[in-house]
Amino acid sequence: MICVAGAGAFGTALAISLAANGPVILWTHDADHATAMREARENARRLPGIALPEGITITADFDTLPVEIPVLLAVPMQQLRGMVETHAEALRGHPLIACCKGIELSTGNGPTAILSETLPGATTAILTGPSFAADIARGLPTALTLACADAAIGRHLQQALTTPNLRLYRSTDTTGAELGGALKNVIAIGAGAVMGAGLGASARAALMTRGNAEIARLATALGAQAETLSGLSGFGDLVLTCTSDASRNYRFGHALGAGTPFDPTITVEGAATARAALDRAQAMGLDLPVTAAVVALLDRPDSLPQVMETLLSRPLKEE
Ligand SMILES: NC(=O)C1=CN([C@@H]2O[C@H](COP(=O)(O)OP(=O)(O)OC[C@H]3O[C@@H](n4cnc5c(N)ncnc54)[C@H](O)[C@@H]3O)[C@@H](O)[C@H]2O)C=CC1
Ligand SMILES: O=C(CO)COP(=O)(O)O
Repeated sequence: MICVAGAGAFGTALAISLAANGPVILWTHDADHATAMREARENARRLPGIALPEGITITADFDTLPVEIPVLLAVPMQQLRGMVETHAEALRGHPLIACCKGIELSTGNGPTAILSETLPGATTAILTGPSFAADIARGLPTALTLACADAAIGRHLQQALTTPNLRLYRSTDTTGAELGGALKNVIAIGAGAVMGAGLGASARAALMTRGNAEIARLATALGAQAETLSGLSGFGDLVLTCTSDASRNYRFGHALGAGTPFDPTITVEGAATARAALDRAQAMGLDLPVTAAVVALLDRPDSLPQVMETLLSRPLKEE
């Protein structure tokens, strides 16, 4: 049995896929949402039209979790710490697999560090990589990275969480897996802005490539392994997110570039993470021009021409 905590798009999609392996508990903090999903056998808020298999038990009560079952935490990054603190007693003793992509704005930390800080001694892992919730929920093939510092536990989780349409590759580099997934969202906002402003696919390819170099610069300085960044959780997710308008980060960037409105209730992880990444880079004396451009655009959405001018007038250098 597996528990998925967080009934947004991603948590619900994971629960649907995992139900092919056995019973799944899908937890939401919203009792009304639990009732609505139980009655309709559908998450109409996030994945309308996709049936929740019978093997999924929907609950808003965390206190009845069977002992030691793995818990996947699928909530937005900036909410992770509060959620785990609120439910610390219920979560204690369970292997915790973070499924969020981002850097915490208030601390500059990633998901597994937050889990270890809030529940010292907990077994922690991260599940990340290129996959849209709607694709997973519809049974389309996807491949993700499961990173766990403890190789033996990682092997066990890889077996337990691989499903017929979710193929997991294993890693012990949690830092690399987390930072690849977090930072690609920042670059995707930039890629969306370039396309929204009509600057063309060549400019987007340049931004993605320089963004990739920038991800490597910050992530390796923070301890990531280069090969992780070229894998599913890094390069793979960068490509997916920067090139598909199924991505919320890309669509948000597109709206910034085009000067069109964007629903502020939609989860866009790259916005807070851009600021958090820039803070960490500046503290280490690292240059992140694409991330700085995204932050400038977030602060002043009408500043795209100046932001592009700043990027293009940087001193010429070796690639
Ligand atoms: N949607 C996707 O295609 C993918 C999303 N992710 C990651 O999954 C994470 C969650 O994203 P989505 O599910 O897409 O977002 P979402 O906006 O669809 O859902 C977020 C869910 O978290 C719940 N939530 C918010 N604060 C909470 C709290 N304090 N306690 C408990 N629940 C809380 C909300 O009620 C909502 O159901 C993000 O970090 C995202 O980057 C990763 C891969 C794919
Ligand atoms: O992480 C994702 C794809 O791997 C989902 O991207 P968005 O959060 O931009 O929708």
